[in-house]
Amino acid sequence: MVNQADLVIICVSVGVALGVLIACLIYFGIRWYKKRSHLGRSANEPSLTTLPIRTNGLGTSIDFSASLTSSIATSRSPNPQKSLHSTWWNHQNTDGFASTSGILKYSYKEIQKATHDFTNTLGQGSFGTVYKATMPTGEVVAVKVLAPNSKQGEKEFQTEVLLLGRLHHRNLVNLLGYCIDKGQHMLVYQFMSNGSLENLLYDEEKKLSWGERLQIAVDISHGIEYLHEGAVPPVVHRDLKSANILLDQSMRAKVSDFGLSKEEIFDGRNSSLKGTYGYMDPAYISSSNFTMKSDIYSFGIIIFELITAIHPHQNLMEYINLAAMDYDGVDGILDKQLVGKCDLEEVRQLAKIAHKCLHKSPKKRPSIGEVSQGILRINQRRLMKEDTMSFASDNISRTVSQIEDQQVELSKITTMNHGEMG
Ligand SMILES: Nc1ncnc2c1ncn2[C@@H]1O[C@H](COP(=O)(O)OP(=O)(O)OP(=O)(O)O)[C@@H](O)[C@H]1O
Repeated sequence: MVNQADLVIICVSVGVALGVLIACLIYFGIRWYKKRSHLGRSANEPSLTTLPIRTNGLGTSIDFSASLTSSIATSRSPNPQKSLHSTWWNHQNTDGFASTSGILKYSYKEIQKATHDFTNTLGQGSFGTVYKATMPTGEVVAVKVLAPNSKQGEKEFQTEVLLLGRLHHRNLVNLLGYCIDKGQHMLVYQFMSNGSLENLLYDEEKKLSWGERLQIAVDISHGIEYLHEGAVPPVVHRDLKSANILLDQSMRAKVSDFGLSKEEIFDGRNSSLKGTYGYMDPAYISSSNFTMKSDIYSFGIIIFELITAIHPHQNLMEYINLAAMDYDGVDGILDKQLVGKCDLEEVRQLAKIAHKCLHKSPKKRPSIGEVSQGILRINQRRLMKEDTMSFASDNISRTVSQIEDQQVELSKITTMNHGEMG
């Protein structure tokens, strides 16, 4: 016979055993769930082929495995309506990875219509002709059509689409879309209504103020900084020049033409040089080794173009060397348009930074981060000075108008007194 005490013990033991069993089940259940969800997450986490890109400080990761061909394949929808504006962003490829470049794919017909049958030409580059286009949404864009006879066209096109798809910054001319149709390859970019820095600097009718030039230098430095220090892996431009700096409607500068593999230049000694004479790093010419510091050299030349408005093809380097002899040597080569309209101390400080960029030894040139900090400081001091001056002039004009008001009041009183007395 089981007595009551034993029954209690048995019940308690069974209860404890059940409790332990349930606890174990819950514990292993949670572990199993966590493991499963971790595995699921790992499958969606960036793989080795995924390149994380830092965009304006916001971390985002881009699936580099979405190659040009696979992306095009995934953007082909069975629904023709959909495929007209299929984006890499919205589509999932067969492996279940969402591509994040957000570039639109256009048909030949769409581009043909938007460019009014390729009639509105903006210019001609080594890559092909650039047309102005208006999209059905009303957005104005620039369409670069790959020249069919270009030797490196296909390669440049593929390089640029792949590269630009993952590079976005407010100081880069962003790629909005592309077209591979009817044997044509085209790139659709943001439209830059104020054209190139080269045109602005060397067109007699256009005038760039010192403030605008400083801001342009800041903008360019930020664009390069993103390429060199923000993009992963880093991007070396290889052809920085004033023709590749474009300006939007608010005169903000953006770097263009990065990622293009240019035609090689033959200079009699070296048959594998890429870039543009006048901007090309001499260390690169002698070693064929192009580094980020070669971009810094080209940027140094662009800064001197901003200061002097002398084109590198017009012996700019000789003027720079002459100016380097004295601290205030740059005063003598300052653009005529700026004489008396800018603070010479700011010009000298900017020239000092540019001189460092042109150092013979690439290693001794500053990094783009250092350059951009330096230019930013000059610009900030200028803006602060401008603010103080406009505050002071506001105060002066307020005081003057107060005095004027008081004079009017006084004269009224005087007239009234005269009237009363008369
Ligand atoms: N996004 C754009 N918005 C407005 N105009 C543009 C745009 N892109 C290019 N252009 C204009 O089209 C012309 C050709 O540009 P492109 O970039 O093809 O060649 P480039 O930079 O002048 O020369 P190269 O290709 O030899 O470096 C330039 O005059 C430029 O001002």
